[in-house]
Amino acid sequence: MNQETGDRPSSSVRAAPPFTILVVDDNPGDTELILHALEEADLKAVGGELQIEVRATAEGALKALETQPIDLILTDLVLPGMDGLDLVSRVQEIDRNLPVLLVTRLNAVDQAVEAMKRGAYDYVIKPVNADDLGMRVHRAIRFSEILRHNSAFERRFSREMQIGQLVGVSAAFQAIMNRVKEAAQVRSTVLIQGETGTGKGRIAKAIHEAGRERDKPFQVIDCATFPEGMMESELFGHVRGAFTGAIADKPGLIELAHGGTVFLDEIGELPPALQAKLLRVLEDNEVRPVGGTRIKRVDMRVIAATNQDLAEKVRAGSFRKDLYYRLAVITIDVPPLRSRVEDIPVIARHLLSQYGREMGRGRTSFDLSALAELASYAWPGNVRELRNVIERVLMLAKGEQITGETIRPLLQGSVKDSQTSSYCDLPYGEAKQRVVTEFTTQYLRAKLALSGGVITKAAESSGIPRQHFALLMKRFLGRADT
Ligand SMILES: Nc1ncnc2c1ncn2[C@@H]1O[C@H](COP(=O)(O)OP(=O)(O)OP(=O)(O)O)[C@@H](O)[C@H]1O
Repeated sequence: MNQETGDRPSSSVRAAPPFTILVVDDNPGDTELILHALEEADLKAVGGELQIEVRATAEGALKALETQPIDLILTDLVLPGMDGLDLVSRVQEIDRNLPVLLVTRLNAVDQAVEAMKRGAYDYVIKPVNADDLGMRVHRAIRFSEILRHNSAFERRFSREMQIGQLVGVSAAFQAIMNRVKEAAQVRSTVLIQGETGTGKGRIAKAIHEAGRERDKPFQVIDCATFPEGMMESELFGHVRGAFTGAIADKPGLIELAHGGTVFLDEIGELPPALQAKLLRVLEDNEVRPVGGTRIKRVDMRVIAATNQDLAEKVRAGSFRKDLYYRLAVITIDVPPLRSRVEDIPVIARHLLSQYGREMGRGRTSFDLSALAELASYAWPGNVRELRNVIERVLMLAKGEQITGETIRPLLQGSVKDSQTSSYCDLPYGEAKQRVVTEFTTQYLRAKLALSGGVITKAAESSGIPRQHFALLMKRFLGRADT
């Protein structure tokens, strides 16, 4: 018996457990009766070996759920600490396909019915009868199989998509995924364009990982961070004595990527002299280390990314036209998060579960107000900013449910500053117009995001006709009805 919680160690009825029933009861006499009834009941049809875990408290049961697979819960209603009713509600939040059966006395059937309203599957009357228990357990298992099958089916047909570490649901994200798959099939150069924090680096990695050269190196070169003097030697390598401090031959990052991928981040920052040298490398597949005479052959795919308008830089004469065309064989444009709002809840949930697990808070979730708050914000820093907010929220939030109120102060800074300064100088009519525009923009964003981008659903939940919603979208979000 576990002294702290009163929990008992697991009692294995048969070995090799593909099917586990968790019994939650703090009364040793009642527990014995249930275990006996389970042994007596003919449960062979559950599909193999049966294991029974026993916990004396609801809290102990929830812990067990975190650490091992459980297929069915059989719980008493009255427990020390959290009771059986609350356990049902918690289990529903964690896995609504996990069947819970209440064990109750005849005079507490009302409560068992209340538990069924909360999602419990069935109840068993004490003293437990083996045949009755066996029949109800069978029925619950069958039902849970149907539910699981159904949700696997739903998942397959849901619009949510994932590639590598990237998730999304919008048509724009679908288009990006298609481009990633196309680019992964070939070794052509790829140019990824988008605002900072939209996921360009992750997209580059996803292309590499989906390609045949996934086991070869993926070298990242950030063109914005190397001092100009060092950039050439970092890219192409140097020979001993090429400059002060060059005490030995050193291969460049391009050479180190041999066979794999070179990811040139912030390519718009590459100085003109190096643009010419990079072009030569791309055309001849050769590098000449700084100070060297020997040429080395390289075989790599180049993916470049920029948050600048490279075509505009070409027009302005600060980026070489020939290099631009050499890089832009396949182009991927990543729209900012504010123009694909339906991705916000999907990415937010994904990051919350990822960071939550890392911080031992895997059960934390957003309520509807939190998702609406996230979706109505404009995210100037895109997914990177969203990631930072979620990390901070996890540190601040006390309970397991994150509400809009917890999130709002983390977003307010930029919104509030711009509002106060901009309204004061305006005449009443213009100020009102601005508020209406801001409100409508945020409202439409939230509604679209919460409906997964399905306009009919968003319009319905807003109480306006679909056509009207589409018109507002066009006017305030600049988005066409897709
Ligand atoms: N669709 C997505 N799903 C999940 N996470 C995402 C998604 N898009 C971006 N991220 C996350 O956002 C963060 C920023 O992404 P990344 O560094 O790739 O952006 P970037 O566009 O390359 O930024 P920069 O222009 O500043 O280099 C990363 O933590 C990344 O994992």
